[in-house]
This record gives sequence, C-alpha cells and structure tokens, in this order.
Amino acid sequence: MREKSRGSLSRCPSRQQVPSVLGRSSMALQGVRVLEFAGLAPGPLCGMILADFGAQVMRVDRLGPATPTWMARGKRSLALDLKRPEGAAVIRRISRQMDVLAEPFRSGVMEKFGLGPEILRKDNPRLIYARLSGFGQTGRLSKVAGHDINFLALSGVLSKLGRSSETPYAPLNLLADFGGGSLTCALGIVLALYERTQSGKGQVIDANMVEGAAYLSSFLWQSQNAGLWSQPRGKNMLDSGAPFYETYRTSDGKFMAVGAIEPQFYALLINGLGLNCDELPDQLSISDWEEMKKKFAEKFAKKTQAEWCKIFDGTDACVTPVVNLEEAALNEHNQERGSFITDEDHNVSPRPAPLLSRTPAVPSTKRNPLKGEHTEEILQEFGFSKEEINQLYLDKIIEPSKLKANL
Ligand SMILES: C[C@H](CCC[C@H](C)C(=O)SCCNC(=O)CCNC(=O)[C@H](O)C(C)(C)COP(=O)(O)OP(=O)(O)OC[C@H]1O[C@@H](n2cnc3c(N)ncnc32)[C@H](O)[C@@H]1OP(=O)(O)O)[C@H]1CC[C@H]2[C@@H]3[C@H](O)C[C@@H]4C[C@H](O)CC[C@]4(C)[C@H]3C[C@H](O)[C@]12C
Repeated sequence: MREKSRGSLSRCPSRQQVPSVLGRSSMALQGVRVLEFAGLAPGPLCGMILADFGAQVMRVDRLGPATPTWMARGKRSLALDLKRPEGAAVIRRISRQMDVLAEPFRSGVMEKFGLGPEILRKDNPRLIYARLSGFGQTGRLSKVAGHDINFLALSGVLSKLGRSSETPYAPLNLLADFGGGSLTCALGIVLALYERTQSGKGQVIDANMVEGAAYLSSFLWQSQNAGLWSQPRGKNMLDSGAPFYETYRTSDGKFMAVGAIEPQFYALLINGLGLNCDELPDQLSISDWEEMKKKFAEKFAKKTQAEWCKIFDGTDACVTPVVNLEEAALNEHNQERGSFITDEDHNVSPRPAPLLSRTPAVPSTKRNPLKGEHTEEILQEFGFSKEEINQLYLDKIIEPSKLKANL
C-alpha cells in the first residue's frame, strides 16, 4: 500500500541508522544465516520475520521469468536450477555454512534433489532444517497439494467459522498460511537456535499448517465444555451470535466493532447507545440475542462512524471504528506508536512485532530483491571461484541477474 500525503507515517530507522539509533545493540538474530527456498506465502513470511529481526536470509529462486513476490524485504536472491545435479551441488556446498534452511515444498521434494535433511545434516550437524508444509512430512496426505483453506478445513477450525446463515468462511489465508504456518515455523527455528546454544546441534522442524492452525486454536478445543460453543455455528458469543460481539453499519456506510463482553463494559455500551439496561433482556439471554442485534443495528444506523467515535472513543465500552488499511496506518494511536512504517518506495506496511526494548527489529527499507540479483555475490561469499561461477553460467545452472540485464 502506498503512503498517502495526509499525515506523516513514522519512518523505520534503516539498517544503516541502527548503530546511531540503537547504540551498540544489534538485532536479536544478527549473524544467523538462513537459506530460504522460494515459496508462495507461508515460507516468505517466515523468512521475512527472520530477516526483520536481523538474520541474513538468502532466497533460492527458480530460473526463468520473474513472478510477483511479496514479503521479501531484507532478503537477497540466488537463482539456480535445482533440478540439475550441479545446481543441487551448489546448495549442498552452501548449506555446510548455513545456520538454517527453510523449504516450503511438499514432503519428499528436497529428497528428490538429494538435499534431504539426512544428507545436509550429515554435512553440517549444526544445520536447523525447517520444513514448512501443509499436511506435514508424514501421513497419507503429506504429498498432496493444498492451500490455506484446505489446511484450515482439516484442522477442524474452519467448521467453527462463519455466520449461521452462510457456509464456513476462511478469514483470507491468515489462519493456516500465516498464523499456523509462518509464525509456528519461525518459532520453531528460534527454539532450535536457542537449543543449539546448549547442545551445539541442529535438528529438523516439521512445521505444517494443519497442526499449526489447530494449535493456534487451542482455546477453542479446551473451552468446549465451558458452554461457549453449545449453540450451532454463528449462534455463539464469539462467532457472531451475540449482539455485544458484532459489527454494525453506521449511517455513512462504515462500520463499528463492538466487543463489550464483561457486564461493566456492556453497561457503557448500552449507555452510549442511549438505551436503558432496565428495559432490556439480560445480556446473556441467548434467546433474545437476535432481537437485541436488530435493536443495536437500528441505533448504529442513525449516526456516522465519526459521531459514534466521539461517543465511545477512550471509554471502556469496547467499541472501535472498523478502519481500512490506509486509515489504520494514519490512526492517531497507531501513529503515536509507530505501528506502521514506509519503505523508500513509500510503500506502507506493519512494523515487525513484537517490539523488543533493547534489540528491536529494524526491517530493511529497500526494495525487494530481483530474482537472481545476488547470485554471484552469494556464490563468491561462500567460496565459489570466478572460474566455477563462469562454468555455472555456461552450464545454465545460473543466469545473469535481471538487474544487469536492465542496465
Ligand atoms: C501468493 C498468493 C497467495 C497464495 C496463498 C495460498 C492461499 C496458500 O495457501 S499458499 C500455501 C500453499 N501450500 C503450501 O505451501 C503447502 C506445501 N507446499 C505444497 O503443497 C506445494 O508446494 C504447492 C501445492 C504449494 C505447489 O505444488 P507444486 O507441485 O507446484 O510444488 P511442489 O510439489 O512443492 O514441488 C516444488 C516444485 O518446484 C520445483 N522447484 C522449486 N525450486 C526450484 C528451483 N530453484 N529450480 C528448479 N525447480 C525448482 C521442484 O523441482 C518441484 O518441481 P516438481 O514438482 O516438478 O518436482 C497467490 C494467490 C493467487 C496467486 C496469483 C494467481 O495465481 C495469478 C498469477 C498466476 C501466475 O502463474 C503467477 C502470478 C500470479 C499473479 C499468482 C501470484 C501468487 O502466487 C498469488 C497472488
């Protein structure tokens, strides 16, 4: 998303500024070397998280025409043909000096290249070999293709999502791809890095989106007997059944989000709506929720979003405006915190989270790497001679960087 002229977003200190801004501190993952194999979405976010917190992430791209990539800030790109033994041999040699390898393929693909964990971890016992898949490295589905919605479906979580009048609804590709996939894989890598400081050994991480999404939803599983989910989907308190945990349209076609769960906050909501608790059914009277929703909807439809904000802002009524991405970046609270940053192309994106007090992430503000932009640089860094690199060109294992081609 590009920065609008209105409001000034905080500029994230660039890496060059870090010493002056943060004194002598370095980022938490400074010096960790990661080889990320290019994937669709879960792998790239996992790699971006590591890069944001200081890791040196090198992405292994396929040869051929560039395809759109996202979440590549702070990474470098090495493009080579893994299907050729000479290409796989390059990766095997580089992996000897790697801390982490992260691959986003179906189970068995890396083994086809002769780059499975048994081989690479024998070469480099300190290597942390992270495998981010959909269904995991074993099991009847381990070699089956799939996307977020499939993994969310098989985790059981999708069956609980969506309004009662509709089919189950996957919230974009956030829960399985990114929450259950990228984040749990990044957590696994950090856990393995920490453990390696004690044992001196790496290990294999089987991160997968079915189990990651299920794990993320542990509350759902562990609260089944708490009466929170006794109604059909879309009729419970937190799944759009309750009037006090819902979104409502305002007179100007925007929306307000209401999350007034506790009685003391619910009382403030009722007051802000100009209603009287004494004239209403009990807050937790499920049979009255449908009617209450209609009453709340009528009320919210009478004022604009800005007018409701004047009534509820700063109160404990748990009522907030539903803002779009641009508004979120310009929101005063978010601006006070510097929650969103802009890169040198004026693209706006969320600041890395969480915020570490002494060694915060300092994401790169530079553009994403072009496919193969750093192939030669990386090969030289890992000891390949000019002659070896030239031979790789001749054998079409690597190809000239698009940047050079554009010059
Ligand atoms: C990015 C947008 C959002 C996508 C999110 C989506 C909702 C997801 O859920 S992503 C999660 C996908 N699943 C997993 O990651 C689980 C594990 N992985 C897999 O299951 C599989 O990898 C797979 C199903 C994702 C893909 O299967 P595939 O058979 O292709 O690959 P694998 O079996 O894993 O084997 C890898 C093969 O690749 C070869 N390889 C790898 N590296 C190299 C190399 N360096 N050299 C040579 N070969 C290499 C390897 O050999 C294997 O080959 P073989 O199989 O032959 O052995 C996207 C949402 C919409 C997209 C856009 C849209 O589709 C339109 C355009 C389409 C165009 O084609 C591209 C641009 C688009 C704009 C496109 C862009 C984005 O993708 C989207 C925006």
